[in-house]
Amino acid sequence: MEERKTYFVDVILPVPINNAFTYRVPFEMNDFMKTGIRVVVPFGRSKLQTGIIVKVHEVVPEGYQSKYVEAVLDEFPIITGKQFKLWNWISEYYMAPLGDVMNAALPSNFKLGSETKVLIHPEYEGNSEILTDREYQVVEALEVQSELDLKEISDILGIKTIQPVIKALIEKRVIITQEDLKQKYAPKTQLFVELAKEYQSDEQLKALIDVLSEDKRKKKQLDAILTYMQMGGFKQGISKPILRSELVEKGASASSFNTLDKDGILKIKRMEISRLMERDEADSAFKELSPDQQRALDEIRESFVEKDVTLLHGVTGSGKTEVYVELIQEQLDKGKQVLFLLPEIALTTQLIQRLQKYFGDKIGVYHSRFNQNERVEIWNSLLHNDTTKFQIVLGARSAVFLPFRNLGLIIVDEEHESSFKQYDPSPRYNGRDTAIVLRAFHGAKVLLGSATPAMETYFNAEEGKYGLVKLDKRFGDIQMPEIFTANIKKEKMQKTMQSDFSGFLVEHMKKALENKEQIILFQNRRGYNPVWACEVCGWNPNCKNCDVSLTYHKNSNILKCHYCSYFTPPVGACPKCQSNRLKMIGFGTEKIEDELSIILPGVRVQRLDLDTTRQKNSYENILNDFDARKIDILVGTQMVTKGLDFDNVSLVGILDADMMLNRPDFRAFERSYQLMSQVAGRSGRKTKRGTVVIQTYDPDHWIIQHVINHDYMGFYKNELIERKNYFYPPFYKMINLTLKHRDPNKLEVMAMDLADRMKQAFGSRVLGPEFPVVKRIQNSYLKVIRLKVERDASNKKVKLLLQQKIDDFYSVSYNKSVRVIVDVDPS
Ligand SMILES: Nc1ncnc2c1ncn2[C@@H]1O[C@H](COP(=O)(O)OP(=O)(O)OP(=O)(O)O)[C@@H](O)[C@H]1O
Ligand SMILES: [Zn+2]
Repeated sequence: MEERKTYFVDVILPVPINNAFTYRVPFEMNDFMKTGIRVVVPFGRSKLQTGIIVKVHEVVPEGYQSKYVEAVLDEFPIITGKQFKLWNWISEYYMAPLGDVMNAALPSNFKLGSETKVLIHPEYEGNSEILTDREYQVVEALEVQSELDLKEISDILGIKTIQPVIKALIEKRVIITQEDLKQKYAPKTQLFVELAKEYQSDEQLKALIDVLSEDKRKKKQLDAILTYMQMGGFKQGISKPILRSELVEKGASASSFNTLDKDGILKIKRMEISRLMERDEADSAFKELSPDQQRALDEIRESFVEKDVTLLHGVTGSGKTEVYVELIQEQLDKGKQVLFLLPEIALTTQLIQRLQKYFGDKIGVYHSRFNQNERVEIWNSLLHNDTTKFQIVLGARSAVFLPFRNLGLIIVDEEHESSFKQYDPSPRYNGRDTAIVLRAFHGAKVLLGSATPAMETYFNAEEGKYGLVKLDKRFGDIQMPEIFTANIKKEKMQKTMQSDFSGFLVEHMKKALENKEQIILFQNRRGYNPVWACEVCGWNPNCKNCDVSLTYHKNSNILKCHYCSYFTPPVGACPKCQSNRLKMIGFGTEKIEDELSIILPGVRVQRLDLDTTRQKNSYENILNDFDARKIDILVGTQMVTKGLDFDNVSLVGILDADMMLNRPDFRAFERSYQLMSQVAGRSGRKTKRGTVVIQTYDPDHWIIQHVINHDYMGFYKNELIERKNYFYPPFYKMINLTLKHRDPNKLEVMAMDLADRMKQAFGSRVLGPEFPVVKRIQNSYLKVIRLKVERDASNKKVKLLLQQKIDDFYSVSYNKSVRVIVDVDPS
């Protein structure tokens, strides 16, 4: 008999440790070991973990007895070499453990661990013939106990390697992980009503109505049909599904639809809820590009001959999306894959629906909040290069982790958005910048799009590193909105303020409402009044866990911390001086909503902020209602600034520009310029020129002046000088180290120690330690050390050196209790 070899595998596990772990391969698994496949291994005390093999070898580990691989989950690799290269790059560049990267990269269904709990899938119909004996045993147990973790299942089956059973059950949609169930099983569909085929002509419909009108008992049904028609269900020979709930709202009886369905007159059908999509179903054909868009498209193609990355700097409403659409189609024709990155999936439904309209099933939407099965489906389809499906992936930053085979183009829309950067948990990577690295592995091209590009991006374009293409005009030659300032200081003196509204803004709101136009108001604060303060002694209520003031929420009548979950009822008197003169400073979205009902009685106001969009679909529903003109004024936080495209918005109000400008952050001016220009850009997009009112104490502020003049270049040039003078990006690269400890005194000592070590290596490029703006969060004190290095310094060297200093620091036992969070390229 042939001698059997002893193999070992190096496995990475989803734990925050940089090294791979070595396991011994049982002989019977020798033939199955490959890099890129998943194995189940023991980790820690009696725990099983799923890991990925990164190396198969025969080197016996020294100094310890390695444990055995317990089970093999895959026949073929689930990650590609290119993906692994990207993981390594992220791990090095962002100084994150490889296990963290793996954790971020894999859909959670790929990472069954000891904590995973499973349940019966809500759609499982009980067809047990598809089950093996072992699978059946699990299902039986779940019928009794409803929820099991992997250890329990292992006990029931009497075997250790249960993952393959679980995996098969998940794939057969018999069971579901608890995490999946929690997030994803809100119904995505609703009941719609549509005219049956036989009645879809004017004559037949008329005949039907005649028949129904003659029979008194059919009155309800007649009404239902008439309501359906009133709501545009049948127009010019074309029928269209209408939400049943809306028909009922309009007075049609719900039961009559069932009768009509039975009689074959109307059809009730369950469909995805997306009224926006249906809105222009009729024009799902590609739009013809304007000459300006065509020129931009040609220039982008030309630019791609020489440059791998090109910036499309197109003003708000210039029609960048249509240009993207052409570029995507071009790649599809070549059989290539396209990755379309968006800052936040949840906030970009409008854009997603537009693209889905064009590309239908070829688009997969990949997002951590989506159904895990769908994510795995997209993953596998890409992995196997199945071009009939998901040739285009729309996703937030985590979509860079997908197993692309044949990537031709990456589009990063709204590339300036800070939400492309992940902060928690590690890896703290930037999706845009990672996409540019991913590009290189595939020889693909990257198009960055924005009306207000990030400083770094524009700088790269100016330097010739990126190509640059501009769209200076709005589509349809609509002028950019006219922007005015409302001088709060003056109005306060003249007593023309109505609470938080300037007389100037109120006038404009009245005019817009008279014209039946809609309004968007932007205030970057939720809640009612951000701060309460005692007028006598200045006391204000703080969070007991964090170093911040509590925000008053009127609806729920509580004071709430926006950093942790702490809340408390409001106080009647100042606990410090017992005065009852507590006044409120500042204002949030909730208060604005309240005040509007007093200033403009009868006006229909809706808030769009974290508090009103917690529920599934509430964001979409609010936008749908606004689109259907059921809302006159939409009041929101920065959620209202992101890419919204409504025809009837003629006025945008920015309620407190100063708050944005005064933030203690080197990006405060950049962010202010971007936010104000973006929200201003929602006004007057389609038919006539829009208006914007910015309320401020400081109308002459240079940022506001550049916003008014739509002068991105002016802003950019000026800001660039500041950045250069103060050693900030794009001239310097930054790395922030945040130290966290419960004991402020120990923290002080430790932070000094780390800073000193860093100074030995980097000299005056090290700043701090200092307290951040919020110096205590959830009972931990924070200190920040900043490192600024010249942008041409070697990334690798800097990080190696820094890592070495951190390791040295941790080798001192006194320091072991502190957490050091490294944030490369903080946003
Ligand atoms: N070629 C075209 N034909 C018809 N309509 C167009 C065309 N190009 C753009 N539009 C319309 O103009 C509006 C603005 O386009 P789009 O939303 O793509 O602008 P944008 O550049 O992405 O703006 P923003 O940066 O503000 O999001 C949209 O309603 C779009 O449907
Ligand atoms: Zn708190």
